Amino acid sequence: MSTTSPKIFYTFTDEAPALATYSLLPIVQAYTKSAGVAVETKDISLSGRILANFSEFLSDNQKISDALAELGQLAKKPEANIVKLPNISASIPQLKGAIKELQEKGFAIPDYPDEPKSDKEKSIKDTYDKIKGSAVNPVLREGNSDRRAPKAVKAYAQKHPHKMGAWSADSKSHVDSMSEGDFYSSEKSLTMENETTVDVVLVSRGNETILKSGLKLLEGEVIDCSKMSIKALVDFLAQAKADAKPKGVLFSIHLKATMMKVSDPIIFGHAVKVFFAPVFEKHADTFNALGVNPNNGFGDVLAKIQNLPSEKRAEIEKDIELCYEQGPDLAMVNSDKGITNLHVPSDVIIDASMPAMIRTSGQMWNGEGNSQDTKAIIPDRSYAGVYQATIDFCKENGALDPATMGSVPNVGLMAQKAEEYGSHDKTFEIPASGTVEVRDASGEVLISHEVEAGDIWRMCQTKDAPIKDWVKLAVTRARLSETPAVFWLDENRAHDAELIKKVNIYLPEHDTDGLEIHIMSPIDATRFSLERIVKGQDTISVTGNVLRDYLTDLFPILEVGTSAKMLSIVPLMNGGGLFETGAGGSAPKHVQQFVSEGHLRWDSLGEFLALAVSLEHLGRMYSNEEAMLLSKTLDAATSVWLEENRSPARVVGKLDNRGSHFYLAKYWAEKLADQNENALLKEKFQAIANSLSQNEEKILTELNGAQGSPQDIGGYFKPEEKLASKAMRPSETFNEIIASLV
Ligand SMILES: NC(=O)C1=CN([C@@H]2O[C@H](COP(=O)(O)OP(=O)(O)OC[C@H]3O[C@@H](n4cnc5c(N)ncnc54)[C@H](OP(=O)(O)O)[C@@H]3O)[C@@H](O)[C@H]2O)C=CC1
Ligand SMILES: O=C(O)CCC(=O)C(=O)O
Ligand SMILES: [Mg+2]
Repeated sequence: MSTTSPKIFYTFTDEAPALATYSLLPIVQAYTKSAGVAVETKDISLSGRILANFSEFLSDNQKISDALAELGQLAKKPEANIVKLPNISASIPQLKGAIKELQEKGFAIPDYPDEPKSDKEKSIKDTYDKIKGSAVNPVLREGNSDRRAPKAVKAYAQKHPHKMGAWSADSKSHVDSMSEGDFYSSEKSLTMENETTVDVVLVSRGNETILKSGLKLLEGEVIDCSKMSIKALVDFLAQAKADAKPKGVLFSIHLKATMMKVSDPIIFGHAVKVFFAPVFEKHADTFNALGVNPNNGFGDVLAKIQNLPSEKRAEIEKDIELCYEQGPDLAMVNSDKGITNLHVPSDVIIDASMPAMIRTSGQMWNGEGNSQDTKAIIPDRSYAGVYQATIDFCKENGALDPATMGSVPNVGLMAQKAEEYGSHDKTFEIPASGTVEVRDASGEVLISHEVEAGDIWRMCQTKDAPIKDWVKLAVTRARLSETPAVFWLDENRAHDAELIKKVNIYLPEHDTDGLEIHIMSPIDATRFSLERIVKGQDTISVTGNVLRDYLTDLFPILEVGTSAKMLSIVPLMNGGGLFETGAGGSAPKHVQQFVSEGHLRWDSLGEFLALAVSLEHLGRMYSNEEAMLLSKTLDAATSVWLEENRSPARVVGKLDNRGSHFYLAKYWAEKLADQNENALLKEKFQAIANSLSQNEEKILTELNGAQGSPQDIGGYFKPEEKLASKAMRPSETFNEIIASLV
């Protein structure tokens, strides 16, 4: 039993989950207080992280502490108990949007220097670059991941299946990937025999440039290095564009520019340049003078040409129009507003976008607002085959049926910045042709690649202890759920081949008697899992970090309609618990809807599930019976909530996020009133349950009555607490009942 006081840290993040927090957290805090459990917020929002990192630019009353760093430290301690909501992993346009809003609010933080000129600007850019992209998750994820649909969620989805677009064999939708020159074809990997320190050096025409120096590697650590040939990429993109037009399919690029924050924006930028090639060629000088950066999306071009004299602007706009006319149709993010797939690198993120496409018969939206077959461009082949295999399966067998299909839970390797999460500071856009060498302390070259100017070279690292822990977690999950487990590892990929060696060493350290455990390539594993899924059978996917990300959106979206309904546990390697809410992101579209019509369709089911496991973890750790009881009753309440279909509706005028929280509070109070383990809590919550029940109609009228008109929350990246709280807690009756608990 721990001696520290029981506390749950609840992260305050961004966009829809942050809005939902204004409504849900006061309820949660009031309920848990009864059990002596404090729930404290930690601001890890994009705006919070910016302010924490630029303290020296702020007045004393504007300064805030670095909550992410604090939580990162905590995650390494046994007492860690963190409920983590999705946060923005910011692309440059998102980062700049947040900076602008904060500046307008009177925070004198610096602009993002696109092309830093002085040392001071370089240091500002470095700090911002640490805030951008996946800057939160790798810090908190000091453990591997266990994501699955809880039984109640799966049962509900089978009883009330969501809509699934039909598939036919003549669908023209497909995945298009490079056939050479990608990361997949160039990967080299090694396991360190001893602890060592390496440098990454570019040797070019006799000159040496240190790209990274003094990188410490542990014994048993796996490194992998690969490059993307830009020449091959550009040829491929041009070919894909030429192929899409006669096939009549949408041109759509699917990347992870947020998580792969160095490599993927560059790849995205090439796609922008290839699609709008005539414009970039003809107006190269103007774009240079304007400082256009295609890596930030075509939106950057459109924004920057606004500053041109009207005649020049009109000429460029005409050339852009011509590109649209002559090129293939582009997949749209918002056809009403003319926002295309190429506008912003973070609008289409592969983990969410590919499953959404597969759920919709392989189609995406075109410029007319109609759905159309799509060429999904995923340049690198490392994982693209998983989507093609799924599409092939749907073409052969028709759409999957959520009413009968099985499940694919995931055990994912991600602890201690494993794999791609550790690549950010070791990914480079190569400035000159030559050789990139990884040299150990003795100067021996461990890995080398021939490169050309513009190529992307990257190195990932994976420590041994997380791999061991991952194998153990896979066996534990297979045993507990009596489900076959498949390691999705491709023996033909250098990195995976190293991992297979380790899996073969670590698996025998566990009791695997009677368990069905396989190692298969991602494509074979997809097929294997899908063949089982249609028979209603479950198969655990045991994967690396990227597939963890992809599969925990893919299967949940197909199985239960959204990854928001996933239980997402990270057993921290030092004994603590990180409980993530759902497996999706922060749903920017939901905020737009809330601000324009006062309806928030964010589903907080992920938060309910995470909170229940967090309370259970705390209860066990501190032998706190009340916390255990709160956990048990919250789970029971969540089941009723699902059964009674209290998820937020998608459309204005019907139950939204706030109303859905009312029902959770009601059912939770009823379950606490029903139990006989703790008389004090029983009595306390009997009164609450009665008040909530008697006032149900009044509260719902107050909550739903607040819908239908635009909402002012005083900001996007940093809403004003008072306004946001007022908007998210519009029922005085409900607020008073909750306040009576505190
Ligand atoms: N763990 C994390 O912190 C993660 C963060 N992100 C970040 O989130 C942002 C948005 O990413 P994006 O790729 O658009 O993915 P999102 O998961 O935010 O959104 C995709 C769609 O999924 C549905 N959805 C997701 N969560 C919920 C929920 N709780 N309730 C109801 N519907 C939900 C919504 O569909 P509909 O609109 O049809 O209702 C939404 O538009 C980015 O900044 C990204 O970096 C992304 C993934 C994970
Ligand atoms: O870390 C990120 O940026 C995204 C994480 C994500 O999408 C996930 O964990 O599913
Ligand atoms: Mg994801």
